[in-house]
Amino acid sequence: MAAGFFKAEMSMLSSTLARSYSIPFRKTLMSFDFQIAMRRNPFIRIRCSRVAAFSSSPSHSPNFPIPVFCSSSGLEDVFVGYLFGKKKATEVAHIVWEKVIKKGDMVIDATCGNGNDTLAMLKMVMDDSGGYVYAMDIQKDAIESTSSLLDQTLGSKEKDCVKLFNICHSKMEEIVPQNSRVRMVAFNLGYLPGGNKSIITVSDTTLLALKASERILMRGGLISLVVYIGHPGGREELEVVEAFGSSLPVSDWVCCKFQMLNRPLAPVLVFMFKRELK
Ligand SMILES: C[S@@+](CC[C@H](N)C(=O)[O-])C[C@H]1O[C@@H](n2cnc3c(N)ncnc32)[C@H](O)[C@@H]1O
Repeated sequence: MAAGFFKAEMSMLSSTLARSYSIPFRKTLMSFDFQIAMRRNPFIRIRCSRVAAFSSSPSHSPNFPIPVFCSSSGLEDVFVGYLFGKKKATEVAHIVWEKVIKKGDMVIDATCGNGNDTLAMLKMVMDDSGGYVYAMDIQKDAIESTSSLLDQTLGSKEKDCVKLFNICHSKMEEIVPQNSRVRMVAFNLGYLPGGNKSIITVSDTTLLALKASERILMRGGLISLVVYIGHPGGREELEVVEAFGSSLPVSDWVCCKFQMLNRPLAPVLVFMFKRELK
């Protein structure tokens, strides 16, 4: 099964996708690579490159390999939009977060930058009983930018639900209260858009931050990464992220990545989900 191409399943996927987007079955537009990292068994890989070439006959099966993507219209729309180049990696990340985060949760934005992700997370966690976002960035400018976005968008009570820290994400355990139940740690790696491009995330501290995330994440929680590979060091950072995800035991973690095949510099999405206890 490892590294096998699921041709039958992919033909179903292609026909489903093509119908949703009114694209002829034989003209699917994008190359796409979906991998689930397994500990011993290298990779189960579903590779979808001109998937419609496999088959043009629409069919459905109850054994469709990725049922979650077909069960909810929001997730399906964004995911399928991503496949056809209409949605960004960050939009996919946000909709996946929505599936994991519950009201009242505590989550961590490990790279708050201009605050867009922080704000998205806050909307997902906040209700009358609380909900907190611990957001951090190594740049003071980024903390100020996030703070200013929150000021423009939120009331003071809502803003109290965001804790901002000007620290390196490798030190996240120093700021999150002990025994917190952290539902998600999200990374949007690289440099601050519109800011100093020489201040970027680097492999060493990203790895330390991933290890810290692994320690503090609750079961049923998610480590989410958007990894940019177009700048120097970006590809090496992706390799570190992939090696970390591949090393997590399959009994406790589900780790996967989404990567465009024919856009080699497009951001790569990585999700590491910590399984609930059975
Ligand atoms: C792509 S931006 C984040 C974008 C942000 N999430 C948003 O919604 O606007 C990456 C951010 O990571 C920050 N960063 C770089 N190294 C870091 C580190 N070691 N710890 C925390 N943040 C870091 C950069 O300063 C930059 O603001």
